[in-house]
This record gives sequence, C-alpha cells and structure tokens, in this order.
Amino acid sequence: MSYEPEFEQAYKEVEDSLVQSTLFKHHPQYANVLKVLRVPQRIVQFRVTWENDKGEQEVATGYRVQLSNNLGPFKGGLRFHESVNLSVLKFLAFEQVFKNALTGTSIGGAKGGLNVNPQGRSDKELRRICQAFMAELHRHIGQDVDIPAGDINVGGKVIGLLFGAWRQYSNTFEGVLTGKGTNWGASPFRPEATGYGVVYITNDMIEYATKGKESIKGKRVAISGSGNVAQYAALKVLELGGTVVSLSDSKGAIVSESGISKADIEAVAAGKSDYKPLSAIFAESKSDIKFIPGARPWTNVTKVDVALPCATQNEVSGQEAEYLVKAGVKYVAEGSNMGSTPEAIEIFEKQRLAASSSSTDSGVWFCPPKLANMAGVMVSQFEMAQNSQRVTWEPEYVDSLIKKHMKEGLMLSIETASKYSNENTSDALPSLLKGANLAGFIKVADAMIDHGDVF
Ligand SMILES: NC(=O)c1ccc[n+]([C@@H]2O[C@H](COP(=O)([O-])OP(=O)(O)OC[C@H]3O[C@@H](n4cnc5c(N)ncnc54)[C@H](O)[C@@H]3O)[C@@H](O)[C@H]2O)c1
Repeated sequence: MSYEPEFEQAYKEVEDSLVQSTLFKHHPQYANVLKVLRVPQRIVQFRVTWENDKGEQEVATGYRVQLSNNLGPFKGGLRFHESVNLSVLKFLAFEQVFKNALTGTSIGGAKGGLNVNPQGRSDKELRRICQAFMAELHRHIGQDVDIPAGDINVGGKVIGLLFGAWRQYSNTFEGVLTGKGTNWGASPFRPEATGYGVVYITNDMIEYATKGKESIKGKRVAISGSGNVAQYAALKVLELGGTVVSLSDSKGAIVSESGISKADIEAVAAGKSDYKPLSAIFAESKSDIKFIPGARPWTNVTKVDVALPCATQNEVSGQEAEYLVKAGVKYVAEGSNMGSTPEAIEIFEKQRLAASSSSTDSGVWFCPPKLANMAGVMVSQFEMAQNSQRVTWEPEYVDSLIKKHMKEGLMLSIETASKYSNENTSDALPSLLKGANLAGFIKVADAMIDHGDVF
C-alpha cells in the first residue's frame, strides 16, 4: 500500500466509525462500499511551469482528485501550499465527499491544488501561476462536471485570476469556480459562510447539550488560524456575545485574557490580505494582546469553554487536547479539515463518554469538520444554483439557509449516532464524529448502489 499518511488517517476515522457501529448488521448491502470509495474516480496530475519575477523558469505539480460524483458534480477547493501532495489532497477529497453529502445539497466530492505557496509573489507572477495552472485544469472542469473553490492561499484574488484564465481557455462564461467576485457571480455570504457556520453549529450544540439553558453568549472561545475561516468565526463569536481569547498563524499565536476586539480582527483581515504575519500586525498593539512566537494557542489560554481549530490539519495534539480539557473546554468544533490528531479526538471522545447527564458535567462534545465547516461548500452550491439561473439571492435568505442546514446536519448526525453508533451509554451525548461519518456515508453509499458502482 502506498504511504499516504493523511489519507490513511482520514480513511481510518471513517472506517472505524462504520466498523464499530451496527450499520453493517442492519444493512449488509453497505459492506463493500468503502473499499470502492477509497479509490478516487479520477486523479489528474500535471506539470505547471511559469516565469518568475527574476526571469527564471519555475516548475511545480498541479493536481485534481475527483473522488466521487454520485451525489452531483465534483466539488471541492484548491489549495496552493508547499505541503500539497497526493496524500493531503486525497484526504481532503475523501472528507469532502461526506461533508458535501451532509449539506443536504446535490454535490459530489473533489479537491485539488498546487505545491507552491503564492505568498510573497507579486501580483504579476501570481497571474502567470494561475494561467499556467488553468492551462491544464480547464480540460477537466465545468459547471456540470467539476466546480473547484478556494482553500488555503486560494482566496478571492486567486479565484479571480483562475476564472479569468478559464474564460480565455474555454471561451465561455459559466459558474465553473465558486468564491467569485461580487459583480461577476458571487453568492452573498460565501466569504463568511464557513466561519459563521462553525459558530452557528457550536451555538446549536451548546443549546442542545444544555437543553436551551446556555448559548455561546458569555463563553470564552479559543480560535486558531487567522485566515478566512478564523476571521469570520471570530467576528460571529463577538456578534453572539462570546469572547475570543486567541488567534494564530504559522509563525505563532496571539492570546488575550480580556478578549480580542472587532477592531483587532479587522486589523488581522487587512494585514493578512498583504500576507503580513500576526507578529507584525500586533507589533505596536496597546491592548493586552500577547504574541507567542512559534506557538499554537491551545496551551497558552487559561480558561476556555470552546475551542475552534481553524488553521490547518493536525493542529491539536493529544497533549494539547489534555490541556484544553483542564482549561475547561466543553465544546470543540473544527473549522479546519482534520484539525485534531487522532490522539486529541480520542481524548475528547473519552471525556464525552465519561460524562453522565445526571451530573452537571456534559464532558467534551466534539464536532468533526465534515459537519462543523460544511457551510462553505453549502454556500458554494448555492452560488452554483444562482449562477445557473443568473440571479443573486438576498443575503438574509442565504444566512437563514446556512443556519437551517447547520441545525439539520447536527440533528441528522445526532439521530444517526443514536441509531447506529453502538455505545451503551445512554447518558452521554451522542458521538457527532460517528454520527456525521455514518450519515454522510449512508447518503453516498445509497447513490453508489443505485448507480451500480457497488455490486
Ligand atoms: N475557506 C473555506 O471556506 C473552508 C471551508 C472548509 C474548510 N476549510 C479549512 O479551513 C482551514 C483554513 O482555511 P482558510 O480558508 O481559512 O485558509 P486561509 O489561507 O485563509 O488561512 C489559513 C490559516 O491557516 C494558517 N496556517 C496555514 N498553515 C499553517 C501551519 N502549518 N501552522 C499553523 N497555521 C497555519 C495560516 O496562517 C492562516 O491563518 C483549512 O483546513 C481549510 O481546508 C476552509
């Protein structure tokens, strides 16, 4: 077997949820699905070469992993980062398939990218990179075939350049990428969607676990990352009356006992659009914000109720999870894909199982990314729907749909976990990890069987 650690980690998490459940006992027809689904329907790997600003030729590898289009056209983001490789993209595409199923919309799963970090490159060079990347990718995508979106280092600016290149190569204007600009096909709330969705579902979890007695209001929330997801999650936490005690980037973390303000988050947004590190953004800050070089936030916050990993994969270790539990964390919802390591998830899940409803302690309730961060791709699907009709929906309508679908996804995961997860602890909250994996799997598996892909 090839050595693909990130993909194997994601696969094993889903496999464990299925094997430990009673699903196959009740529905033996699903037994062969996972072994078919672990092989992507198609992988495109291609050379991307361009001239850098020094006049030198650079070459990198571009990818698109089209994992399943059983529920709709392939859909998933593009990541431009030096860490991009086939293992990372297969893990992300695999996650995407189940996440997209959970949104309740008609989309399949894919992921792609380039093993280059565009940070620090000029706008002109960025345009050449995007044109070189799209020179090959355009052959494999289309509004009814595969609709890529953004991911790490692929924000609105890069999507614009990629779309421009697509228009030239294809001589068409169609909704082929999502995350578009406001005057050429965007959906309202696409930039905000993932971060807002993470906070909406966290709020729903708190209300469910406390039977409506508590909400995110008054809670201390540790957030990692400072990009798209982290910024909008932080803003929504403040709007709903919570306190944001941390943010981070790949160079370190900022923590604040009294709370990071809206103005601070706006400064992060402005600084990050110029690729500035947090250390530079807060170099002259007069508030109690402390920058800790090389650190992640988790062991640097004192008291915390909620943790929202929103940076990158495997960014919460087992040790950090233990620290978070001691610091009082009760809810963990992942904005980032595979934010917690398997060791960290095990600690959170053990805490959940150990708690009993007869005590006031509900343990730790962990929400996996395929459920917690699904609002991004959900609004991308809304963008596809709007583009097909050449209309733009009202922002309030999109926001209400995000709230509704997040709650429905949570309730479906709770119901599915209660039905199949095979835990004889009726006192504990249901496992959202298992519930989300099982609920997403059932939808995809049914379609694969209907299509004759599994027999
Ligand atoms: N943007 C979306 O709609 C969306 C949707 C679903 C999931 N996600 C996931 O959310 C996460 C963040 O994505 P984003 O869109 O905010 O990207 P972004 O490029 O806007 O921000 C990425 C953040 O991660 C940090 N980061 C990157 N590598 C790091 C490392 N090695 N160590 C510490 N920090 C690091 C960066 O400093 C930045 O704060 C990713 O896991 C992504 O797959 C994003």
